[in-house]
Amino acid sequence: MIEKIELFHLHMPLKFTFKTAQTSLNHRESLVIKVTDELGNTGYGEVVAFNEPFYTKETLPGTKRMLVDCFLPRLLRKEIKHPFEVHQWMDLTHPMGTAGLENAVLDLFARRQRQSVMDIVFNEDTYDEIYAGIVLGDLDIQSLLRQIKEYVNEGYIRFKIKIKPEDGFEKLKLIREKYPDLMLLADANNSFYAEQGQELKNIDELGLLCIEEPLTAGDFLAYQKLQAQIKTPLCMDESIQTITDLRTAIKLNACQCVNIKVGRVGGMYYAKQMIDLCRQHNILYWIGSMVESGISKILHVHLASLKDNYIPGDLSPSRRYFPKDVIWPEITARHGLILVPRGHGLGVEIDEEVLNYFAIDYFITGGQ
Ligand SMILES: O=C(O)CCC(=O)C1=CC=C[C@@H](O)[C@@H]1C(=O)O
Ligand SMILES: [Mg+2]
Repeated sequence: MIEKIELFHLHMPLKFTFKTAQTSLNHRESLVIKVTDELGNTGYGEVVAFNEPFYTKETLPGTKRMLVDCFLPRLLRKEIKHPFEVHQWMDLTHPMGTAGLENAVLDLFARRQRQSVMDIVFNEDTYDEIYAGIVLGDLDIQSLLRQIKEYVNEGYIRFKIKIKPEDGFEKLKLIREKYPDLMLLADANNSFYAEQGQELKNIDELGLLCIEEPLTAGDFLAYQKLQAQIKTPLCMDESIQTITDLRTAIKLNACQCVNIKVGRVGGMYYAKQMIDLCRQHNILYWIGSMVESGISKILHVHLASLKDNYIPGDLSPSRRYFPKDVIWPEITARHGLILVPRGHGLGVEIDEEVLNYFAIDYFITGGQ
């Protein structure tokens, strides 16, 4: 029985400005949900919506309202037999809100069962460690080359570069000339128009692992046309928010791979369904991330330990992003590898001192 639900509104300074074709971030706000049962067991989940709707239409203020007014009261004093029951009470109007709540209940449930979240959701063989992947924002070429050199020296093997139509090809070409064998991909965050196909055909010659979201999100016919003309796999991120989106993309051959993010798709329940669908249709899948705290990121580390993942995910150490993380141990990498935690629930502990330190607002329901 869920006896108490708390919500922490976090404001975490970023160690660098994260610039994409759509926005520029220098801090990260998110909502951490903590659920407590009648025995005092706890579970945590993170709502990773952004303040502004530059990525998907969901926003943090809107989702916070929805959680406080609607979703959290619905969950209080519910007897939970399985964490995925939460999807019966919550629709997907606010997928990142649903995901945060589901993730908290899943963590609680797994801890009660003395199992890992992955045992509950997948129950299959996974890797003990995964390759990290570095995401670099839309920086000038000198900064990109300098950072790639530093990270390559530290043992990182996979790089995703944020691009825009004006200079994306030139930057990628220079990187490719210096690093012919690097695992390289590009994310355009919907910044190309279909008429800029020639630019994308030029990028097609650079041997990238995939091109993520070049065109308008959800324009499946435009993706279908482009995918038929290039050999590099097109990867969908923003375009796929529901299972129906994924089914449509598969039916139309609109992409060859999918970036799975727990928040965007509405939780682990839907992430699993999408991965199953990808497996059935030979669509490549890999694991993204959301410049988020360790609470959500560690779930992505778990997903990236699935053995048929296409490429290393957007997963790198906590300290690359934040002065400190709310999980313990933090996410770290050695020689470009991240250890997958094997404990119960998320497999990591939550440092409440750090949580309170970054909290700018707090809400509680139940617990009396
Ligand atoms: O967490 C990371 O380093 C990956 C971040 C990343 O690429 C993204 C985070 C948030 C919003 C998006 O622009 C985005 C993406 O499109 O994949
Ligand atoms: Mg993306």
